[in-house]
Amino acid sequence: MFHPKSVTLATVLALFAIGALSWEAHRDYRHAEVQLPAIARMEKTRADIVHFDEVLTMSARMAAATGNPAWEARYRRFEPRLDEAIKEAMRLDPDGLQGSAAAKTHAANVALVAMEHRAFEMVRRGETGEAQRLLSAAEYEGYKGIYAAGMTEFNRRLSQASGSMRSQREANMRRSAIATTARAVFLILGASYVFVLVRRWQAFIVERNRQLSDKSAALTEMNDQLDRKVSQRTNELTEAVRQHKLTAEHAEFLAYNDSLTLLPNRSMFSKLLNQSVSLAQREGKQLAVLFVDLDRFKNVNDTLGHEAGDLLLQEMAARLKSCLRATDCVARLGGDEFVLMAPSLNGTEQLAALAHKILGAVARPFTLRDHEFHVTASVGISVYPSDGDDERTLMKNADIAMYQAKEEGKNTFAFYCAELNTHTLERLAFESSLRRALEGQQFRVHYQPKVDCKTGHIIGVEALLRWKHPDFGPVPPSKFIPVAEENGLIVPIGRWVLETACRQHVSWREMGLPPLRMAVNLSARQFYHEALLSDVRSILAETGMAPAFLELEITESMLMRDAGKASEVLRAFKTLGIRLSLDDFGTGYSSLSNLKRFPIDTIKVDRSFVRELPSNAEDRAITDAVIAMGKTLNMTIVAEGVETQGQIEFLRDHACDEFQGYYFSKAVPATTITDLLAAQPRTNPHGTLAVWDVKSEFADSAFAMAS
Ligand SMILES: Nc1nc2c(ncn2[C@@H]2O[C@H](COP(=O)(O)O[C@H]3[C@@H](O)[C@H](n4cnc5c(=O)[nH]c(N)nc54)O[C@@H]3COP(=O)(O)O)[C@@H](O)[C@H]2O)c(=O)[nH]1
Repeated sequence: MFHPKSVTLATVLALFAIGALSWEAHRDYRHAEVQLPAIARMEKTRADIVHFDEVLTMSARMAAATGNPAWEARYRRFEPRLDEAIKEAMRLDPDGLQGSAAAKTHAANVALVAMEHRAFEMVRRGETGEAQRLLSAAEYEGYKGIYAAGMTEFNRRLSQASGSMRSQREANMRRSAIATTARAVFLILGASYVFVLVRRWQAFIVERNRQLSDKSAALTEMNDQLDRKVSQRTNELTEAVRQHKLTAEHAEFLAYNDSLTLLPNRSMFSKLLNQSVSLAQREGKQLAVLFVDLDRFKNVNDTLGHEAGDLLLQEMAARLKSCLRATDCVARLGGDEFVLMAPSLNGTEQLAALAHKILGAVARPFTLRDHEFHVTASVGISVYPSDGDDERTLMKNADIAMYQAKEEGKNTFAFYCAELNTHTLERLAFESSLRRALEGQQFRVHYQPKVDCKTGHIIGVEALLRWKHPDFGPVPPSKFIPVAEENGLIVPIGRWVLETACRQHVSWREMGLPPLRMAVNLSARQFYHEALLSDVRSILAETGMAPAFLELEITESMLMRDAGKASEVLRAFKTLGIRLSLDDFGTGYSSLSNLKRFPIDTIKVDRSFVRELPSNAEDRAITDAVIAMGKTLNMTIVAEGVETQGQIEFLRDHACDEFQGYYFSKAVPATTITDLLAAQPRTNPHGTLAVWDVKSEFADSAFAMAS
């Protein structure tokens, strides 16, 4: 309601007023205190005068009456006291003794004293009667009366003075009481105010301290945080510097060493070989280079995984090192290729002995995950100066010799000889152009239609890879697929085919064309590759291809290589909703029991059985049996390599489901399939062979295009 400052001001003013009042009243009280003895003295003086006067009068009269000198002595004792009392009274009221009344009183008193003195002399002379008469004479009484009247007046004045002084004192005392109360109020109020002030000051100090302590805590926390950040950052920087150093050291190490085996790498080996060639040149000595390639290492990698492959390589590196002398050197060039340099060996025999030692070391059993493996190597040897006088030539010729060793059946070694060169170089050139084909976009996928036996409609296609070499033109798959399979390139190539086929299928669907089954071939290497499933999954996800339209074609021989693993992979595909087709059926270990073991949807009768239909009785029987077997297991039967009307009729009569072959079309580019699908009647109510009806028109053109 009131502003705190107003309250404070009012309180201070009130305290000031009360203090002033209290101070004033206190002065009155002090004054009254001073008055009190004066009043007391006045009253005592009054009493003394009366009393001493009576004592003197009585002593004089008694002396006169008795003649006893004791009374005179008593008189003499009290006489000065009366004088003293009268002087005191005059001091207390000097005015009262001025004037004629005072003079008369004084004179009367002097006369009385004189008469009394005379009376004493008389007594001493024994004239007591004379003395009595003197003291009862009229003169004596007259003076007594004057003196008494004067004294009465004097008493009245003193009494008046003391009375007024007393009432003044009482007033002072009352004011003093007020002062005491005021002082009490002042003290209480003042104390309360001071208490309130002190409490407020305390609260202020506490609040200030709290804020300061909060600020201090916040500052401490900030300081701590800063300390922590600084220390963390310092650690990070120290770690970064350490890591940087390590990385730099590691990078330097990796620049010249192989990270897996820690052996020198290709560039380090080149340097060392260069130096050794120069030395051999100066000293007129020989120098051998041994190229070592593990046989079928890629199979280990693909079937057991890269981890196992890495362990194998590390073990092989250690074994190769153990074959060397102190002056020799071994390096890993990459993959499963190692190279050794032996400057200290002379002659073919010593080199052959080293090659044998290497082959023996590599061939020792290798145990991995409780399984024993046997790996072999092929070794190619070139010798300075006969097979080359520089590092590059020696390396190239050792490589060629190594290919020769492989050609000779692997697990062996071969010395370089110039005649080898042409053949091996061709093979190397072919391999390297195959490696470049994928990057160089030299591959295409063509599609061969599969036709429904009853309607003649195209109900599916098989994706077939085509390679057009920039210099040599089209290369048949039968030539490059086995090489790609051998060197492992089939894995990335096969992935590309699958992705291309899936994209094409989605594109046809987006054009509104009828859905086809898209068959894609898998090679053995691909099938057992650890990344196959994840590759298929991601390709389906990336392209948006519906798995139900994808059919993966595999061969019986592939399945029989590792039936357990194969069954696992096939079931995983089935879980994804992908169809599975068994290619080249009848050429391998075809049996009903095998067929039942695997979740196969389609079997393809190999074209070798179709070729001589219907004339060849054996092919007729086989084809009949294969179709019957497939039907028993509710599988779709596709006949491959259908080229003649006779084959069609035989197959249709034996309840084959689909045809694939040149009779209808070779594998053609996607655009041709687009045209064929667009021209194809959507329905065929009569169940006639619609495609044959138009066969001559489109099949010829398709054939022409494919050719
Ligand atoms: N792993 C992969 N293998 C593939 C891929 N692309 C092809 N191949 C395999 O290469 C082999 C040769 O194939 P290709 O030269 O394409 O021959 C196919 C057809 O053109 C041929 N064919 C079809 N109809 C007839 C016919 O009426 N007569 C006749 N003489 N030949 C015909 O058959 C091959 C298809 O055979 P198949 O795969 O067994 O169905 C071949 O083994 C291909 O599999 C690929 O991308 N990956």
